[in-house]
Amino acid sequence: MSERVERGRGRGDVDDYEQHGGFPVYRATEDDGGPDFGRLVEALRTIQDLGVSTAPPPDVVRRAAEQAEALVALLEPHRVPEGQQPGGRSMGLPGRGSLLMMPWTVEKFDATGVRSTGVFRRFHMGGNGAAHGGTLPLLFDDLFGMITHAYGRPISRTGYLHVNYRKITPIDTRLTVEGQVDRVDGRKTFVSARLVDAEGTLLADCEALMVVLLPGQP
Ligand SMILES: CCCCCCCCCCCC(=O)SCCNC(=O)CCNC(=O)[C@H](O)C(C)(C)COP(=O)(O)OP(=O)(O)OC[C@H]1O[C@@H](n2cnc3c(N)ncnc32)[C@H](O)[C@@H]1OP(=O)(O)O
Repeated sequence: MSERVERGRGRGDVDDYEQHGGFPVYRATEDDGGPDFGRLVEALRTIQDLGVSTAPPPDVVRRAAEQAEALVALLEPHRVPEGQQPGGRSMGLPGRGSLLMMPWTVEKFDATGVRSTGVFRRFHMGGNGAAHGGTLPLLFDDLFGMITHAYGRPISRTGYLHVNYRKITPIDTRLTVEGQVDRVDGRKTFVSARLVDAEGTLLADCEALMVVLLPGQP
């Protein structure tokens, strides 16, 4: 998958596909962070897990802080403007190599819908082994961005997003989320999705309105 997805282009009433409001033009890439970028992102995610699941003695905390500060100093001189960093644009990596997005793997991406699988990790936990309730809207919102993109709609922003929490969503358990465009009405794209476990049990479902941006709209 690279650059804009061709499938479904021009669907709905909005014909000017190249008009993406005031959004910068992003170019997705497979691996422009180089061969070790995926390793770095995975190690950083594991550090996030360990940061919320360990209770080290003070001398280990001090050494960990020193090593974390050394890593910050290593990376700090390499900041770039939005759209130039491999994080979030590396389509070949879980969560596109973003530390914010769920580190899930896209299995299906076309005009009929998008499906993704993965686990909520320890750092996504809310309490008692369940994913934090705020992480589900993030999962769905990012999926809806991909769904509207795969459908061929210009970049849109979420007008509303409604989550129904049907059952506890466990961490460290492989889950699947899948959704599609249900209806298009001018600038409005109505989308919905479902989160299920390996047995197909419905954990949560979601519906949302994505609104195509007007020229120059942020
Ligand atoms: C390769 C990887 C790709 C990956 C691609 C990833 C892409 C990034 C996707 C990120 C998605 C996000 O998280 S975006 C971040 C979260 N969302 C936001 O921050 C949006 C903040 N809100 C806004 O900017 C604005 O409210 C907009 C753009 C949503 C709409 O404002 P507007 O442009 O003035 O338009 P407006 O006239 O109000 O609305 C247009 C139509 O939508 C309806 N409408 C608007 N909001 C609502 C609402 N909450 N509930 C019902 N209906 C609504 C209006 O009634 C109207 O219908 P009618 O009268 O025409 O019938």
